[in-house]
Amino acid sequence: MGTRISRLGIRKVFTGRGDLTVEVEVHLDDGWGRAIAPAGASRGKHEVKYFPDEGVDAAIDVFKRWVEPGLIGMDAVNQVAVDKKLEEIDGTWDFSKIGGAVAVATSMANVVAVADSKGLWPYQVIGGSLANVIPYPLGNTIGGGKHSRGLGPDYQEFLILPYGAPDIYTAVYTNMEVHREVGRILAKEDPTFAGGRNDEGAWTAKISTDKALEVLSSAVKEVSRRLGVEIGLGIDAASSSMWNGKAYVYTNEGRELTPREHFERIKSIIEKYDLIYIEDPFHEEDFQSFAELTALFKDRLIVGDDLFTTNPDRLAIGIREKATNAVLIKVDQIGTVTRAHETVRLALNNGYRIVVSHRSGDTESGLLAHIAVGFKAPIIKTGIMGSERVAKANELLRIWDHLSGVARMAKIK
Ligand SMILES: O=C(O)[C@@H](CO)OP(=O)(O)O
Ligand SMILES: [Mg+2]
Repeated sequence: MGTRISRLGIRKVFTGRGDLTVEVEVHLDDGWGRAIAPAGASRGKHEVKYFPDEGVDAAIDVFKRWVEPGLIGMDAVNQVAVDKKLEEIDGTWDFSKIGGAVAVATSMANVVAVADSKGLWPYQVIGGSLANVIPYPLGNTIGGGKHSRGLGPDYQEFLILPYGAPDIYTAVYTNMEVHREVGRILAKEDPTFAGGRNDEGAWTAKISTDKALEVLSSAVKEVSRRLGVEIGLGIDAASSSMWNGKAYVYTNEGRELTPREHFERIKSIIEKYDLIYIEDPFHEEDFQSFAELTALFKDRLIVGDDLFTTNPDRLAIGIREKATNAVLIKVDQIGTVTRAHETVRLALNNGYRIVVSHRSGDTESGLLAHIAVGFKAPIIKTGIMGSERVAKANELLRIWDHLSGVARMAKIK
């Protein structure tokens, strides 16, 4: 059988931020694949555990002792069976024995191996032979919060979505032009700006949230006029990182806001800057405030990241409480492609949009583009500049070409 798992391999490698992570190889009788686990900085409380308590060496040890012998002989084509086997070998819900990094790298490498063996591309293995919708890239232009080590604005990401671009090349190019324009404006307006970029390649500057949004709005206006592409604005507030248990700490502004004041602040920013994308506006246990905001802004994307951590049980609560209308999908948050797919299915069955996302500590891999196309996500969150980010954008361009004339852009509005 060509797709029988014959051998596995694992090694320590690094993310673009220098975090230690693992790369797994899955070898079949006639093909192979490899994948690297990315690493987050603003990690949600409900994510699976990245490494076992004893660290990366313990993860490698457990892999050799249990995962490798457990998977050898299985048919890689049955992704669900492979992923269930990983759960069974681990025996805990959060992969605390083998580590989420080992689980996700193995699960994704299995997809790549099957693609290799069958002469397909990974997006076809995940999404089937009818997958032809290309997601819009959601790009990070200015960074703050944890990603800028507390030195930038208080919200973590100031984002753009070129939803009017007719094709993926124009969409990616538009994001790059806005990023460049933001850099030009910052250099002109802020004497302390030295061209610094953060973990995700977004500009870092000692500016307030409002200033960041003003700069971004002017850059978007200019590029939109020049290229004739409609571009939406967004934020990832990553509010759990600001929450101290009682109040939201705005370090840059040197003050704390009560939950009500923070709510009003988010609301006024959405209105003032006409944001179409709002991720994690509240901390990860506050389903109530999410629901209140979603009811107010039905036509915007209100997105749960730390709130759901790609976990179908958390998403089920969100659906019951009408907490958001979209969910961020990070396969590494939940550990396997199968589990992430369960969350995707639940979301789509309940009219939620999905956004497939990278991590702040990401790698040279373009696999995320395949996952986004395979899951039929209308949006992929990948950053804009820096080779870890461009790797995903370039892979989207390749997939567009691979679909030779039948690719189409997702529908956003
Ligand atoms: O909060 C986020 O959405 C992500 C990616 O942008 O950040 P991190 O990987 O640090 O959790
Ligand atoms: Mg987030």
